[in-house]
Amino acid sequence: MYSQESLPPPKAILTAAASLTASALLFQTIASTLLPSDLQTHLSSSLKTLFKRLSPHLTIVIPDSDGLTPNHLFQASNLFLSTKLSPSTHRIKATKLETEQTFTITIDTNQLITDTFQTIPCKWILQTEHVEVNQTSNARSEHKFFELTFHKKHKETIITKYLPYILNKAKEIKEANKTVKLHTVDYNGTDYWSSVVLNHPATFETLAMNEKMKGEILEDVNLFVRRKEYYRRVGRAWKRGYLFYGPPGTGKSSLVAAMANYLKFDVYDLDLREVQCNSDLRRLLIGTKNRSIVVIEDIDCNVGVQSREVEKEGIDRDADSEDKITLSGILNFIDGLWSGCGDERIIVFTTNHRERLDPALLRPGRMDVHVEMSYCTYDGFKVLASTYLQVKEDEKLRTFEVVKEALKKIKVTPAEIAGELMKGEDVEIVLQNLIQWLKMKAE
Ligand SMILES: Nc1ncnc2c1ncn2[C@@H]1O[C@H](COP(=O)(O)OP(=O)(O)OP(=O)(O)O)[C@@H](O)[C@H]1O
Ligand SMILES: [Mg+2]
Repeated sequence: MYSQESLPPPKAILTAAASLTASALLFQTIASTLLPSDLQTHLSSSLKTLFKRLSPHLTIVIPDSDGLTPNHLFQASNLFLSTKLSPSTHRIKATKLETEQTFTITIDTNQLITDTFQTIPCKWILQTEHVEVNQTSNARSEHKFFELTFHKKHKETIITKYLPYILNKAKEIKEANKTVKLHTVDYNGTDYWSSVVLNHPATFETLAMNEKMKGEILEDVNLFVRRKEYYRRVGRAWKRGYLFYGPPGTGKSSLVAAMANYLKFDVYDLDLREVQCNSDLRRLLIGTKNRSIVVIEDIDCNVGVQSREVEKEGIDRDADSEDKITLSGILNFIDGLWSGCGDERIIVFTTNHRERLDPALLRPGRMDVHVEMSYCTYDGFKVLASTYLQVKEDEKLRTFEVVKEALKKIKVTPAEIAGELMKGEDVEIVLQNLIQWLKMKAE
């Protein structure tokens, strides 16, 4: 170590450096003229090895695949590094799939990215390597890999903490960018399903329903998604069943959409009228992905779904009824088969007539949560008025009072109120018309 005083004067350093550079150049010139090229290559590679041995750094290579299967860590790193771009980044790459709504920005090859993990400086660089795969056709394929370089002494931390941290971050980023899809039964599609982007605008904020119940549902889904370990420990499938019941137009389907938008879970709309037999049902349910909501709407009116009592009595049992879709078939599937092959699954049944359902379905444990969607209450009206007219209670206190009184006396659905609120743009006129309409309903 030099102390400040003992440092040689700057001019001396410059002179020394200049003469060193000159000697190196001279050595290089002599070497390239006097030594045969083989020996030169050998020397230079030996020098590289020597430097590598002396270097305090360690580099982890993260290839894009292990030959056949894509390397999950590579994809995660790619996603993770896209959040680490800085003003010093010069090249980035933009891609977009036709089915996605947003661009994906990632780093380009040879672009150095720096990151700091728990004060450890880390350098990332994406490299490409051309490999000849077929010598006769001269076809070339390209391998990509990341090089992650850091000080050797942090090897443990990087491997046991940093890499898992990257995997986690990437998962979060993926979730945040995910477009929620709606899958419908399509026997020609892959997995029997075809999908479109779910464009349902419903959210928990815009949902007109009992506020306390809304809070409980939110709490329930949050607890459910947090409890992976818990479900594993108690040996239960990580799934949750909801039954939404209530008259038409009270928001059952909207609640499903709100849940999907909130959790970023895809929705599989399982229309039982499209399902001929239990083996179709099985195949359809196996075709659904993790982190999804399977919805069976109007469970009471779906053809073929009949109470167990009818089955037991043997009514309607013809030769091929063995393979007909039955409520028990669905229940068995949910209980058994699904348990083995799914994580984070939500199943929702909706019905207008809870009383018509098979008691076996209502038994505790089958459907974990029962939610009654009811006619529009005053609280519900306030939500709708805020969504559709952007008007709050204190701005139109008197008019709101009249609506409040009217809603105590008559049963109207949120869908009907929403319909009335959409009929014009002038808030005052719309509200007056609504009051007229409510009066007319009361008569
Ligand atoms: N609770 C609600 N909050 C906000 N909007 C609602 C609510 N209920 C109904 N709506 C509005 O009415 C439309 C129809 O409601 P939705 O399809 O959710 O009713 P549903 O209960 O599923 O009816 P059905 O029993 O006929 O399937 C929704 O698109 C939404 O605009
Ligand atoms: Mg519905």
